[in-house]
Amino acid sequence: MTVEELIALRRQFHQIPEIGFKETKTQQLILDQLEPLMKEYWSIKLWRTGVIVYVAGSDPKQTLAYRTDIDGLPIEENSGIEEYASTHKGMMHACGHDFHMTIAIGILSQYSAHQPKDNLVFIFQPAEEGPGGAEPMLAEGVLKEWWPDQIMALHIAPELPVGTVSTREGLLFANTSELFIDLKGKGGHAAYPHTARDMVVAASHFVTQLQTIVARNLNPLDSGVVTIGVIQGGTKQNIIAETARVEGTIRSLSIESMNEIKHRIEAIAKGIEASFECELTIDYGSNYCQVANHPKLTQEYMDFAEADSEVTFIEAPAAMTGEDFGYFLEQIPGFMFWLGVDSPYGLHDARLNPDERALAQAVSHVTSYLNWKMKK
Ligand SMILES: CC(=O)N[C@@H](CCC[C@H](N)C(=O)O)C(=O)O
Repeated sequence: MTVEELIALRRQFHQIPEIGFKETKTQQLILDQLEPLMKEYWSIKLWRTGVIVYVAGSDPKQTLAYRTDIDGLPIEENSGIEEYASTHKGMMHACGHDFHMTIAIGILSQYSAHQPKDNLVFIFQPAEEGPGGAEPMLAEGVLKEWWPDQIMALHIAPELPVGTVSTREGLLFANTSELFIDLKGKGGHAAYPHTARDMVVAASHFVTQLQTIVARNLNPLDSGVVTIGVIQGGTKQNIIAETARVEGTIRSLSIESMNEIKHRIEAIAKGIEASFECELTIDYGSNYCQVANHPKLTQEYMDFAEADSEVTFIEAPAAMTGEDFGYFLEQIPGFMFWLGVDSPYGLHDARLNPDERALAQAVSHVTSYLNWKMKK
């Protein structure tokens, strides 16, 4: 595919963001793109809203996989780009999955023109932002007949310049858990607080107390995050709220600290129940295991990237982002790397505007890596 075709395709994906397991138009667009590339050595399988492409090698000794996520986020786009902004109100590709998919199709187009020596598997995975597609996909045995020996994935990095790739051995992304808490008290007239149990006040104390967990309970040499992204409660300014809801996410560098954070959240919730005479119900939603890069394969990739004159390699620090690609890495050796896309606005920001020059650069870099792996 030419640079112009890659950019046009990314813009098409960008216009139709869909949230987890609702990616029906996205799935159709992927299939429409694959159709003219199809060869007799290709097979395609659907799984829910995902797509898996198997490219049989001419003289296979191994099976190499590349995974891309396909879902968007519930964010109202504010990028200021009129030409190809999201046409789905309240939804946006604000985490680069439009880039990830386009790059996957760009790489596949290379193996439509030439049959690879080894087998390749391309996984277009739904619901990365939640509730998680990787874990059920693996549990349902979707990859069983095409089981890879190695897997890779990339993620756009707005803070890195185009032409930069970055990763590290071992832990790249954190363990994550969603957090949903419902508070139930007693509503009433604003003028009679003594007759009610105010859940706006209870939720405010709860959110404030959560801030002590990382500061006071985790070992300072360890690290964690408790972020509350949503707080809702009440119906009118002069009515005491009977219920409230708090939504957030927890991040940790180990399972032990994840358990410790959850234990502290539960203890604080009990304290709020006692002090505000209310009920708190905790739901941890979906949990993702850490993204742990395979030491030997990552080192091999980093050596390759350092020698590739088309990119600049930078060693990455571990990040508190989460990714259900970690579930693939639990079962298949491999790695994830960051791809520089140079945007002043970060991931999950309504103004995210990645530099499209990164598309062709990534297609070329990953294809060179796969070809190099197949020659070894
Ligand atoms: C790369 C990235 O931004 N990933 C998301 C993953 C979401 C995990 C889960 N739904 C949660 O909110 O805990 C991230 O927020 O890091």
